[in-house]
Amino acid sequence: MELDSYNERKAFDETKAGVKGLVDAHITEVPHIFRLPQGTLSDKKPSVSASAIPVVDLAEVDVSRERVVEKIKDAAETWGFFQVINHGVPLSVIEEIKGGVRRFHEQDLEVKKSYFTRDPTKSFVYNSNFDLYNPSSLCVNWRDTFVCCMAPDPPNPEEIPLACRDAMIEYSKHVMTLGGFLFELLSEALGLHSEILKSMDCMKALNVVGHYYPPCPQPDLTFGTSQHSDSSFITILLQDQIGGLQILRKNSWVDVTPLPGALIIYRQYIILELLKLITNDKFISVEHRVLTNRAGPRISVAGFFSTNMLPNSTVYGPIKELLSEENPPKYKDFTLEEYNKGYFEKGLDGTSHLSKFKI
Ligand SMILES: O=C(O)CCC(=O)C(=O)O
Ligand SMILES: [Fe+2]
Repeated sequence: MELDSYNERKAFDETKAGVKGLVDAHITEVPHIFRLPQGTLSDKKPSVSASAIPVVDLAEVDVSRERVVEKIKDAAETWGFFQVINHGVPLSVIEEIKGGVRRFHEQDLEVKKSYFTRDPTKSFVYNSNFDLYNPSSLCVNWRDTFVCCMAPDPPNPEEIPLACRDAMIEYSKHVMTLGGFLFELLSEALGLHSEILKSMDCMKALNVVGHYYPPCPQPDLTFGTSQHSDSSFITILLQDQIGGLQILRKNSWVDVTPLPGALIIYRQYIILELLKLITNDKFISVEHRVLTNRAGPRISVAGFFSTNMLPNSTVYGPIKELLSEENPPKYKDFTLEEYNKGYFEKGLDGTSHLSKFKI
C-alpha cells in the first residue's frame, strides 16, 4: 500500500466515527481511499432478472418435506443462494434487529467509540472495514460494521451495547432455530441423515454482524461491500428495503432487489460457502457484493454460522459418505482456525479462498 493511502486510511480509522462520520461532516465527494480503480464498476448493470432467484417456502414442510428438500437441493446445487419465506422469525423480531443495528450506529458518538476495536477476540467489535489495512484491498468500502459472537459463548448481556442488546439476544435465538432447521434440510438434500451437518459442528458458532451503509454522494465510485464469498458454512442474511446486494451467477451480476410488500422485504437470504468444500463441490458457494446508494442508510444483518478465530481442533474435509472412486476428494482436510486465519488476512480482494484447499 502506498504511504499516502496508508496515512489516509489511518487518519480515517483514528476518527473512530466510520463512514457515517464522513457523511455527518457533509462531505460531497468520496475521498480517495474509497475510490475504485477506473472502470471497475462498468459491470454494474445486472443482466439476469432478479425474479429468477429461488424462493423456498419453509411452511411447505407441513405439506411435503420432500418437496422442500428437493427445492433446497436444486438451489444449493445451481445457485448457492436462495430466499426463504415463512421462516418462523416473527416480523416484530426482524423490525427490532434492523432498528437495533440502526440505533447502534446512530447513537451518541462518544458511546459508540467506546466499542471501537480491531481486536477480533473482543466480545463486541465495532469498526469500519475489517480489512482496512490489508495491502490487497483495492479500496475502502462505504460501510460501518459491528460483530458479536452470539454462540456458543455469548457475551454477558451488559457487554452488548444497550442500543441493540435486547434485539441481538432475541434475533440470535431465532436465527439459531432457523439455522438448525436449514442444516437438517441441507443434510437431507445431500441424501444423508438429517443430523449430519449439525454433528460436524456446522452450527456450533454464530456471529451476528450489523452493517450500516450510509448514503453515498457518488455511488458510481465505490462499493458498499466488495466482491467476496463468506467464511461461514451458511449465512442467514436480512436486508432492508434500500437494495444494493448483488450475487454473481454465470459471470453476470444479479440484483437481489427488495421488492415492495412486507412478505418480500422480510425474506431472509441464505448464502452457502464452506458447504461447497465439505460436499466436495456438490453444493456451490456464491460470490456477492453490495453497491452504494444515494439513498440510505441501508441496514443489513448477517448471521454467520462459522467458528471465527476461536480455537477449534475439529478437522473438516469432504464428507466421507459422499466420496467414492468416481467422486474422489477435491479438497484437503483443514481446521477452521487455519481457514479463517487466511480468510481474514486476505480481506475482501475478490479472490476465492476455497481454492487454497484444492487438492
Ligand atoms: O450487506 C449485505 O447485504 C451483505 C453483507 C455481506 O455480504 C457480508 O456481511 O458478508
Ligand atoms: Fe457476504
